[in-house]
Amino acid sequence: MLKIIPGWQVKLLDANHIQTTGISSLELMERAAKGFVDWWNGKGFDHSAPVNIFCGAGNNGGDGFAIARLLDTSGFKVSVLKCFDESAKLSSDALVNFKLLPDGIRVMDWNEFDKSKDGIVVDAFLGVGLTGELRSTAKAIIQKINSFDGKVISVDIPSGLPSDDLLSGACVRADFTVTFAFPKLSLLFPEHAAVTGELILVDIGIADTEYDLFDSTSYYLRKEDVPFFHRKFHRFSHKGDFGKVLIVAGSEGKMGAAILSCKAALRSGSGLVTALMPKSERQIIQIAVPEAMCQFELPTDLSRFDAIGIGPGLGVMGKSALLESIFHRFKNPMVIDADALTILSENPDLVHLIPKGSILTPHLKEFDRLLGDTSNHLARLEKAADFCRSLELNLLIKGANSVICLADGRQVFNSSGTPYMATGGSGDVLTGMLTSFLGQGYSSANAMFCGVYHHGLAGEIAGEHYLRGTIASDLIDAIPETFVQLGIS
Ligand SMILES: NC(=O)C1=CN([C@@H]2O[C@H](COP(=O)(O)OP(=O)(O)OC[C@H]3O[C@@H](n4cnc5c(N)ncnc54)[C@H](OP(=O)(O)O)[C@@H]3O)[C@@H](O)[C@H]2O)[C@H](O)CC1
Ligand SMILES: [K+]
Repeated sequence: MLKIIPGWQVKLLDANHIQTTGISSLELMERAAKGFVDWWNGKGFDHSAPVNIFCGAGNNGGDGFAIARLLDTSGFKVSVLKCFDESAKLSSDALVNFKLLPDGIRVMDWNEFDKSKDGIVVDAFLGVGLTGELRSTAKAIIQKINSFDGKVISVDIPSGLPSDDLLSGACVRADFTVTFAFPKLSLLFPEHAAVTGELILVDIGIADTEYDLFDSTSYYLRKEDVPFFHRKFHRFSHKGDFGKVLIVAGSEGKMGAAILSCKAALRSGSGLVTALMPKSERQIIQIAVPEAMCQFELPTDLSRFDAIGIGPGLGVMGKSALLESIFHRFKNPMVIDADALTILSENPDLVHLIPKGSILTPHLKEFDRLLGDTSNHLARLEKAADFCRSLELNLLIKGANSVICLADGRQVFNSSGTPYMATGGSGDVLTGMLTSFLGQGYSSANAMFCGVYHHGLAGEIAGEHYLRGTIASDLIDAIPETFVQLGIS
């Protein structure tokens, strides 16, 4: 997993990389620019669209000059808009790249930009070197960029956004942010989604181990990380090895939630799935998921189950005693979601009975109901860290870039997923997947890494076909393909 370090430490990360590998800082800037242009070329932007690149005087601007040169070579009609005056001192690498601009590129002052023209704007004005409050000219430049109706692509970070803090002033509103080496923490906050746009991470050749020098509890979970968290099964493995799970879900009118969880658990590899549900509803589930067994009373001995998932469609009224009995009878980590979370917020004493290592999966509203109102994501993450450490529990804060908050203090931001997943039942699918991995003998942390990443990837696969018509059942159908794409047998 990739460590997320504060923006001000990027300089130290670079210096260390330069010292250990012997490459120059200019080469590192060139790699960043090449990575940006590779992504650009993959997008297939129209060559006739003029490209206007706003460049600051620091290394973010330096990236912009190098990008301008490379896009010019690729045949784009590029203009550079200088966001500094004649007296400004450019960073040494920015100066080199400024001087390397080919003659064909028109260089203008930022206020000469004609916002009514078509094309694409590239924002290479301010990067992680922003300090303190924006100066007035910077605000005017940002306003100018934001007055443009076309596509805006930010280099490393939207100009004006602090790398590790909440936005308080003006900021470029990007459609895409192409960030280098690691995602800056603030790019992952839900309140910044509107300024970050789609997030793209470009590898500039800094190895994960080079982050070991830095203390941080924040991480980013990428596709290449996930296979390492999977268990390996051998050819003599039998259904018992793949876990027996109990899904406690569903009530009259809400059996769909139970069906989605059970199916998702089966599709994620569970050997045996039992649903605990009201007897009156049995026909629905037995027809919809013939592979699942049904139970209508809570068994006294729960030790025959490897994992339990509770909550989807369960209902709240009169269910707190059921939750309490399960907490008393089951001593292994379990997954707690949806109505079970509501029951916990209404009966806070029950929280102390939850088996250690369990996984709670609130979305933002459920989080606030359970842990108290939070005004922003930073405050939420801090609250989550205290909760997880003190109770030895794990929390998944669901949303874009869901955060896996572990009892050991790590907070891991997921990279898979698509906005098309914001559809009823998506969380029920996730509960089934997490319960399945727990039941297959994964540690709580590994079950979360795999469950959350596969769930997002299933959303991406389904979303490619169905776009905004994606429904939760499509995610389940896509689960097998996630194993194929990750090379998990
Ligand atoms: N490893 C990597 O990720 C690499 C990233 N690269 C790029 O480098 C930038 C960081 O570059 P840096 O030179 O450190 O800083 P910036 O360019 O982001 O910002 C410096 C300029 O910003 C001006 N500034 C600072 N604060 C303010 C403010 N409050 N209001 C207005 N202007 C401000 C500052 O002006 P000064 O007058 O204060 O000097 C500078 O002009 C990173 O984001 C990446 O894009 C490398 O290219 C490769 C490695
Ligand atoms: K920028």
